[in-house]
Amino acid sequence: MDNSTILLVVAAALTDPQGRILVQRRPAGKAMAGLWEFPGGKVEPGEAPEAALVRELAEELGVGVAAEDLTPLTFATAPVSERTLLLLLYRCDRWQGEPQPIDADALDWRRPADLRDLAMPPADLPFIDALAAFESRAPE
Ligand SMILES: Nc1nc2c([nH]c(=O)n2[C@@H]2O[C@H](COP(=O)(O)OP(=O)(O)OP(=O)(O)O)[C@@H](O)[C@H]2O)c(=O)[nH]1
Repeated sequence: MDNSTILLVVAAALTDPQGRILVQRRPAGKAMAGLWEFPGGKVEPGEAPEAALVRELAEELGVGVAAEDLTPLTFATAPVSERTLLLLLYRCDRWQGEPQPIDADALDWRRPADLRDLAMPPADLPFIDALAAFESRAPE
């Protein structure tokens, strides 16, 4: 299969014991600066998606995550220039270390419903509903 038209990006919904999810704000100088997103990034050639996300979470937040603690949650697609962005969202509720805004200019922890108040990339909007649905399924 020719995957050259697909830009594969992985992202994580780090979820704390209160059910709040970590989002980060893209800094000035990056595409979509000022928008809030889930930490993550592009999968490099030859890299498994979960390995890419483990790498990105270490680079962007300074946290250690085990690939087996990444649970696939949902995905989204969006057009980007001539290509299609394929964004895979994983849930993660176990990590080592305190997340730091290494790559972002701010971090915030929000309940899924409160993510609706943030400016996020258009591809992320369906993720808010998926996270809210997941939360309502979860036991208290
Ligand atoms: N990490 C992340 N990227 C997202 C999200 N939503 C979304 O549309 N994207 C897009 O997916 C792409 C990911 O690129 P990135 O710039 O974060 O990836 P990276 O860390 O590998 O980038 P770089 O090394 O080129 O700076 C960007 O076009 C970004 O706008 C999201 O929630 N999280």
